[in-house]
Amino acid sequence: MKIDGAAYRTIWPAEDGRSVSIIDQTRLPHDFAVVSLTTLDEAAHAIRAMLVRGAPLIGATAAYGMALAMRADAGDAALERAHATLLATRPTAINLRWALDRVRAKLAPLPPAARAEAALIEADLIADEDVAINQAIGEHGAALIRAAAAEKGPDEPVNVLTHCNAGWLATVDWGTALAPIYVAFEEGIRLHVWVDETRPRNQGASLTAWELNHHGVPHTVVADNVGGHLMQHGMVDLCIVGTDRTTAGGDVCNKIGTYLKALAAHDNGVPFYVALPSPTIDWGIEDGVRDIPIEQRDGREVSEMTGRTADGRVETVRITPDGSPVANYAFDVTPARLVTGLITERGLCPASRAGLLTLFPEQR
Ligand SMILES: CSC[C@@H](O)[C@@H](O)C(=O)COP(=O)(O)O
Repeated sequence: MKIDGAAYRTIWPAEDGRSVSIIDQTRLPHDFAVVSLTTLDEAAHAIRAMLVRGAPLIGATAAYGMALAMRADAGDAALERAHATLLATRPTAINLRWALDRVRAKLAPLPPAARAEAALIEADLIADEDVAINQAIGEHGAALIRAAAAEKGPDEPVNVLTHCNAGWLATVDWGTALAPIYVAFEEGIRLHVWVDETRPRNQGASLTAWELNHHGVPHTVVADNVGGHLMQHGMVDLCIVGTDRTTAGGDVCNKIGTYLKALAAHDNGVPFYVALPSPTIDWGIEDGVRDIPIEQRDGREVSEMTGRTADGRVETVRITPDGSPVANYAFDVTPARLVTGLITERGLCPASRAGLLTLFPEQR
């Protein structure tokens, strides 16, 4: 992704491996700030406080966090402590555990003196693989947009609705749900994206809109509850969202509100697709509603809002009455029966165990 002409990934290590740079996503869209992480605790904080977020980027950051930890202490106890500290940062995205387990498995058999370098190599591999996976998701998913465009008049755009941010900022590069949009846009297909604001943290309004703006993709930000109305009036051709954890049975956990969009899509005959890299599949569970842990975050994310004032200051204001309790469920689960199809790096498949196994037969 290019920002003002310069190519960026969302995370990159310094050449000497002593630090890792990230874009502080809590400051977007008002401020583009690069932050340097040098310790395990800084990496854990970046994930917990959502300076970085999005399932694939959480995984990549955790892998680099292991590498930073090994520079300070590469003993067996430190290896376990780094794994546990990073794993405790956010509970829902399975990419976090996947990346941590992968790095730990690589390091455990090595002598401590070799671990820091090996961890950095593994983190770089995870980051590079994420970019390749997302590019492939983009190619496979673009076929859906191409097919929708073929049904349209020459000047009619394909209208895609997306929720939260499953774009470049949620991954190392490209995005998952937004990758097909970028590929189709580069091909010259006319399209327009409905961007759900995605309360309470507004990843749609703040991050997806910022990304699409920088890329020149036509889009409109709508309040979270508008999608059903748009679908009733034929204004959405397809929905594409991301996911933090998809079960072996095809249930999909994603940002809170995704389930309601899937219900509205089902009721209105609008195709509802989920884009996912294979590290987001939790092969160990089948029933997402029962078994996926749903993160509950600080209530102030609901009772307060942050934005830029007319004179350019970024301020936080309270929007609920003093004393009103709030609840902040960060994710929900969309049952497989509401999902038209999954878009993976190996192609499209039905949201079911049988469907996933056609693409990933090694999981049988
Ligand atoms: C490719 S990212 C997929 C998901 O991680 C994304 O849709 C999402 O819900 C992100 O949630 P967040 O709480 O911002 O980390």
